[in-house]
Amino acid sequence: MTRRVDLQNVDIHYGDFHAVADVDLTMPANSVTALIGPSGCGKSTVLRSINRMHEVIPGARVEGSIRLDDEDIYGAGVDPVAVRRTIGMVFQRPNPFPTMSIRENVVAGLRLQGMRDKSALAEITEQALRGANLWGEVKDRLGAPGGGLSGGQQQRLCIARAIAVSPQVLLMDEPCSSLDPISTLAIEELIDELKEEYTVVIVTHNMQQAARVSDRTAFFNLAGVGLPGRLVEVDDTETIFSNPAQQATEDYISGRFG
Ligand SMILES: Nc1ncnc2c1ncn2[C@@H]1O[C@H](COP(=O)(O)OP(=O)(O)OP(=O)(O)O)[C@@H](O)[C@H]1O
Repeated sequence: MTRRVDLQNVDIHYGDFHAVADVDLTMPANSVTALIGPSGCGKSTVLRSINRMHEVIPGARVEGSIRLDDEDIYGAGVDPVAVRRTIGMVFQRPNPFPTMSIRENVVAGLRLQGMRDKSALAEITEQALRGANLWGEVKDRLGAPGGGLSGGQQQRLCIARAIAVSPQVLLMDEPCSSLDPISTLAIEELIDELKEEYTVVIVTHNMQQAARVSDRTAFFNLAGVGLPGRLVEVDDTETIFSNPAQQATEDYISGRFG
């Protein structure tokens, strides 16, 4: 099941610093939404707020409402660990557990949840690796360490690990920034397939990548140093790249700043 993600009046602070102001943004189910904008405008901050990852940063706090369909993920009694299971995340640098086997990397989350059934774990391992387009490359060496894979394979392993726990939303923070062009292409093709099953939100600095992989694009900007980042506009990716409503968006996508 995929879910729509809705941010309303979202403000995010790190201690006294107001990092992001007043974001209203809907990310439809079964689609890819790209978050773009210059460095420091708050893209990663917004992304992390969607699965409460910012809560591991002391002093970080979110105001406003973030909903998965109609469920308030910040509601009283909602367990942040359960939120992160439903809303998975893939980071900038591939971060498999390096000495753990490929197989154990994929099922690490399920093991934490207490799953012990060997045949179920084997089945999920295969499904997740197939889902991440990695199965063919690793099926004969599932017992080898995850750290022995190439960077692009490691990132797909991390995607397999993220989808093994059956999330509904996948957050990706510049997932290709440390990868070569061929691995990048493999991940981009994968993102296109992933949206059939998940709602995908991706932060990227690469305009061509945003144009290639996303259905919707949200442009964030900073009005000045020390001021909070704000959402300037969000629309279909084609519109943002061909006919944006705001001059700042046009300047950014055409490379005039940022
Ligand atoms: N852990 C933190 N503690 C304090 N301030 C932070 C923290 N993380 C981010 N910030 C600040 O919040 C603002 C937004 O940062 P964020 O990383 O979300 O921007 P970004 O748009 O993702 O940038 P980049 O494109 O460079 O990754 C910046 O001013 C940054 O310095």
